[in-house]
Amino acid sequence: MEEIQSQSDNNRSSSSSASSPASRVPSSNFFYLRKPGSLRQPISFEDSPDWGDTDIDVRVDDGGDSINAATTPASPSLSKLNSRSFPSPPLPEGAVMARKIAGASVVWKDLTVTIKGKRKYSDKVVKSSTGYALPGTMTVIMGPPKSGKSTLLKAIAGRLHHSAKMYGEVYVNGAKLDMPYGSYGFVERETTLIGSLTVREFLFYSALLQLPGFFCQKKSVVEDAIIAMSLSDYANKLIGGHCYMKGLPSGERRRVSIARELVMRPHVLFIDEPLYHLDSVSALLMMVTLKKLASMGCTLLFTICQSSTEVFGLFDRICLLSNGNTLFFGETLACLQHFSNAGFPCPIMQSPSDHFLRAINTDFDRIIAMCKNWQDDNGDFSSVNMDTAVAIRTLEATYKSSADAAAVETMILRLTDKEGPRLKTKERQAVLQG
Ligand SMILES: Nc1ncnc2c1ncn2[C@@H]1O[C@H](COP(=O)(O)OP(=O)(O)OP(=O)(O)O)[C@@H](O)[C@H]1O
Repeated sequence: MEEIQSQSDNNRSSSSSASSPASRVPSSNFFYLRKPGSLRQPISFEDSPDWGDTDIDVRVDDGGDSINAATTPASPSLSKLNSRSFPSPPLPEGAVMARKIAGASVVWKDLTVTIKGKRKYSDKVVKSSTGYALPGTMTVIMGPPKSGKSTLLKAIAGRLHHSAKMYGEVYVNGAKLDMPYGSYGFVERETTLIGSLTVREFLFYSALLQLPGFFCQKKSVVEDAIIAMSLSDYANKLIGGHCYMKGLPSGERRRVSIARELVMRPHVLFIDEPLYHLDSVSALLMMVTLKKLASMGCTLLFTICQSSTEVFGLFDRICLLSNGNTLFFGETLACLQHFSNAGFPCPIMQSPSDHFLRAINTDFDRIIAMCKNWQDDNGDFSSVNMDTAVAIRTLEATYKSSADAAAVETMILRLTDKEGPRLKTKERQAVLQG
């Protein structure tokens, strides 16, 4: 543990500048005025800074599309062992080899979920949802409370409660298989951390419990996770948080729970409400950190109830749910256009996320009814002059017949057309190593 400590000190001095507020904000213009499609370029995984020791084969199709990526074992010894057992096929001409974190493409098609109540299965909690998440991007499932966001996320990750029934298909790298152990991470909305350990100790013990492999590898995955989650300044601080000890601030606690999943070096990371209970500054820092993680190649899929304009500008794609129905799936900027096309343009000076939720959250009808008498004198709450139920129906119908929906279908056909490299379980590596 002393070794870990000294390494952490070195690390702290070398990375403290990296986590200073000025350097936390990317220099590029990332707000939502970004050009549509600007993040659609194929992902090359070539310029990832922090995951240099993650061994990845990234294979580029003849068409130049590098959506599917596969892992190779994480140590030279394993590499040799595996190359003996499973000789890798020769790479096609023009293929790119890089040693970076590899995301995986995730597709969900016609996903419907019902949940069993006391006697029978309930109405559908998620209704025929279709969408996808690509490596190197952040895809957000957004909607009002109880719209089915968490249920959809769990269904895609294969983590539904046994009382739930799922219909439809989920593909990972084009294959209809469950994601193997260690290939993905799932961060619950509320996680339990061990308050009597420091952040570094907690992550180290998590790595010991979860990962096969040698000690030195585990140290490096812990340090990588600390850097990836911008936790260098907190690495040697106690997590705390019980009645006798003041704990880390909630933003840092949330980042520790994400870092715990990162020690597995997942290809896909699912997070239920990463901004849960965070103030606006912590929320922005969290999202910038996640954006950096995505830019290394990881596929990020998470739920969010609401976001500020700056945070909204960081998302790549949005799946908008209302009462289990998908009202839109596509790029964030296209979502604004979709609302405009359906007759609900976003007013100037209003956050897009507020506008979307205002239009589709039926609870607003009650507020407007409550305030009917004095609303005229106190301004208008409503940017959507229509009954919310009608707005939802209009948005749904507009989406179903839109070019966006057709583009999603086409993309899904492409992503499921042929199988990409299979993700490997971390357990199997342990067996091979032993
Ligand atoms: N295990 C369960 N048992 C019974 N009902 C459930 C279960 N899980 C979800 N539901 C119901 O499914 C609906 C959608 O819940 P879900 O948690 O997916 O929504 P959400 O959009 O994530 O909401 P919130 O943001 O408020 O958590 C809710 O009406 C909820 O009561």
